Amino acid sequence: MTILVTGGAGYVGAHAVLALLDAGEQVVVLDDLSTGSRAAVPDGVPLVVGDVGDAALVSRTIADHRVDEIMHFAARIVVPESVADPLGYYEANTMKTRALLAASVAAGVRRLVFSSTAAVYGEPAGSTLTEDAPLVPINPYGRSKLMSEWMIADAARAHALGYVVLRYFNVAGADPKGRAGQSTPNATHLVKVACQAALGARPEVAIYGDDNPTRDGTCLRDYIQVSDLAEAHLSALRHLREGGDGAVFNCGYGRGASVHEVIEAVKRVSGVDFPVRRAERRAGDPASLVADTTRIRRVLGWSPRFADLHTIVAQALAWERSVSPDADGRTYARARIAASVNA
Ligand SMILES: NC(=O)c1ccc[n+]([C@@H]2O[C@H](COP(=O)([O-])OP(=O)(O)OC[C@H]3O[C@@H](n4cnc5c(N)ncnc54)[C@H](O)[C@@H]3O)[C@@H](O)[C@H]2O)c1
Ligand SMILES: O=c1ccn([C@@H]2O[C@H](COP(=O)(O)OP(=O)(O)O[C@H]3O[C@H](CO)[C@H](O)[C@H](O)[C@H]3O)[C@@H](O)[C@H]2O)c(=O)[nH]1
Repeated sequence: MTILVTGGAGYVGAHAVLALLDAGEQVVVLDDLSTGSRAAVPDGVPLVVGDVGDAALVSRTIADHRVDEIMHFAARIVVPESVADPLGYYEANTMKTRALLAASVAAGVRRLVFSSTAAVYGEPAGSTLTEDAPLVPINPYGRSKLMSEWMIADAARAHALGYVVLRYFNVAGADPKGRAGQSTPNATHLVKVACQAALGARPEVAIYGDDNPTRDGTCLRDYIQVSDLAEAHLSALRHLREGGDGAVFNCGYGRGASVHEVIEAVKRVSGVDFPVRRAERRAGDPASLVADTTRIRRVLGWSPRFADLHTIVAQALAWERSVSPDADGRTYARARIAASVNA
């Protein structure tokens, strides 16, 4: 049995690949390297460089590697970019997921785990969100993912395809062994941006809006550590292998941190008081997104190991130090992923 990991050269996908290897699974990665990097794929793992929307390539990859399970991470993921380029997002996320599904169903793939997002909930009214909360995304990114969820559920009903949809809240942190982290070029994610500011790789952090209806006016997000999230994927696969029903699960910790609180955590952990400035609200940003995690804990038996903001920030900082140039412009040598995979 081989698991095809689309987007396995990206941030979350690379951590899932490590978790799968750690669990003794066989993996093949399909990635177009648009935001991912070849270096994120451990030595020994086959990397097919190409587009997940290329049905012929997907069919060939499934046949060549005897794939019968897929984890589908490949996507475009930046909310404001989706507001500026909605058709690009529907193509990248919705149409290409359809192409992947068609090739998978035709080849008899048995199980699919799909990366969805809290952005499908839109601008929620309540405090925490169960999976049954209304699905009213407020940006094209969320809509492109929600349509994919619907296609997957419909295709699963019509064909012998088991599926789990994981709705991630905000992913952050890095592999605790230092084997992987967030390397996306021009990353826009708050934890990474703040860590880069702490290390002098950015001059400042802009806070996008401090007049939201939250405890300090800045947006609340439920930050989930990336290896905990990778473990949720393994739990989802086990659930399907044991005959579990198709299902949707929130992935978060059930508590929100504000933008101010994240910045304070990065300052405290790094010991650097970097400049922070107030900026306009960002298009498509909901004020608060916090998960109710009852279902994933109950049905998948998932329990997190790194549910502490300071731990997450410390991991993100350690990773950032390992990939950022130092004050003299030199780049710290990063331990070879392959070496640590086998450590
Ligand atoms: N990072 C988060 O906070 C977050 C939150 C919710 C959901 N997600 C979802 O998680 C998944 C992974 O996100 P990430 O943070 O690792 O992003 P990422 O940009 O680091 O990874 C995406 C990977 O997919 C590849 N890719 C993109 N389009 C492709 C295509 N057409 N064909 C083949 N490969 C392609 C990229 O090269 C990259 O390696 C996405 O589906 C995203 O929507 C992420
Ligand atoms: O420099 C920055 C970066 C972010 N923020 C704020 O910090 C919060 C988190 O922003 P991120 O860019 O880190 O993440 P988003 O919440 O916009 O989106 C992320 O989480 C979503 C789910 O919650 C989606 O899935 C999406 O793919 C993923 O990028 C937002 O309120 C944003 O306005 C800032 O104030 N300054």
